[in-house]
Amino acid sequence: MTTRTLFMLPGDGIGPEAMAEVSKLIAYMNSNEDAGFKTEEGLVGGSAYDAHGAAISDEDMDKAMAADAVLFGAVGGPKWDGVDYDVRPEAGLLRLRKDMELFANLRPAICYPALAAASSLKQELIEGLDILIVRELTGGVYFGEPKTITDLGNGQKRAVDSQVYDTYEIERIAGVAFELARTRSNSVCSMEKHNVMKSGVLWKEVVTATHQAKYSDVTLTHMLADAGGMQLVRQPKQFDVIVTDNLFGDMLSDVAAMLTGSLGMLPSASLGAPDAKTGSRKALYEPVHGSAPDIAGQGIANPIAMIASFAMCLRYSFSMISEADRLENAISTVLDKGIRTGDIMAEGCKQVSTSEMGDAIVNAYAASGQA
Ligand SMILES: NC(=O)C1=CN([C@@H]2O[C@H](COP(=O)(O)OP(=O)(O)OC[C@H]3O[C@@H](n4cnc5c(N)ncnc54)[C@H](O)[C@@H]3O)[C@@H](O)[C@H]2O)C=CC1
Ligand SMILES: CC(C)CC(=O)C(=O)O
Ligand SMILES: [Mg+2]
Repeated sequence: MTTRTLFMLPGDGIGPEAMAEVSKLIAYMNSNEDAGFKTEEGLVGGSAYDAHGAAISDEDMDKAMAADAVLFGAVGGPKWDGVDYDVRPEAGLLRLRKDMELFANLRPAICYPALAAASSLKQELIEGLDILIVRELTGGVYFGEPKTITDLGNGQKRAVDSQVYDTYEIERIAGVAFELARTRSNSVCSMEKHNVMKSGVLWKEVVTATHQAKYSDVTLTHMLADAGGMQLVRQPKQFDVIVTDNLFGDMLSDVAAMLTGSLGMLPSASLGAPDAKTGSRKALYEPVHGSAPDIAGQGIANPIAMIASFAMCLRYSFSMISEADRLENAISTVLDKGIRTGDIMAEGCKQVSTSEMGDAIVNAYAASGQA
């Protein structure tokens, strides 16, 4: 039997609550489908800081590097607001992304038919929505140096964050976006701000050159990122694949999440480059949402973003395509039955807890295997 190693980092707030629902699926697949998942759990974020004063330990970092895939919940919360910047909970996630070289973050925003009325936009604008945001994840202003706060000595301080991109970083993320577009509707919109940022000038230049050199069969358009945000809520279905930098991708994907009804619906996959010999790639799967301190500990969080992230793991790390399809269909089936967590609740539906939503999805997944 194949052994598939999964390193699980539930993190803080609603992270562990959502991850518990993925554990149920893993247990089901191991017992009933010989999936062979071998799991190990580690600490990240505030929980790691509390245990050993760092947002992730070197030991857990090594385990993440060695695993076939990492499943990540969420980090952060007001409890750690006062800790040093370098060891704040979010630093654990940034270290994982950087050290594992997870440069490509895929954030699909799909409107499930049953949720068309849950969006803050008019139903006709989002019905059938299926867009993919490809966010550059290891460069840009989250990592660029210098990154400082300096005391100017006159009662003023100066904060500096640096947006830095090299040609190769833009080339490789553009390549990922064009390749994925070929498997979808064959269209890429690149977003930056070349009107005010040098990094935007280079971004546009390199994306255009990559397109001309290798992907001229794909339709390429460019949009300033602020206008892109406006177009995402004006007419989201105009987009197929959006490729953008780390900061704009972070913001635009939260916007896209609300198109689908809730931040609790949006999964993501963070991928490294395929190994030249084996073709395997480092990967981490995480929901787009954070630790949601406002609802943590109440058993009401929506686990779908985390479960759908696991579906992406089945697809991208283990080529378990039929299982991934079945899991995504199971989510759809449960929503069609009117089962809802509070964030996506609608009239005539049944409101359930995090755990009940997880159970319903496991049951729908199991039923699809017996059909
Ligand atoms: N990947 C990660 O670990 C991320 C961590 N964060 C951290 O999370 C903490 C909270 O940040 P916020 O800005 O409040 O963003 P957030 O994404 O945690 O929450 C924003 C809003 O969405 C709701 N929400 C999020 N996920 C939900 C779910 N699964 N089900 C139902 N409702 C959900 C929350 O209740 C809240 O009202 C901060 O410390 C932040 O740095 C933020 C984003 C990503
Ligand atoms: C480091 C993260 C907390 C930044 C973020 O919001 C995200 O990646 O979605
Ligand atoms: Mg974010």
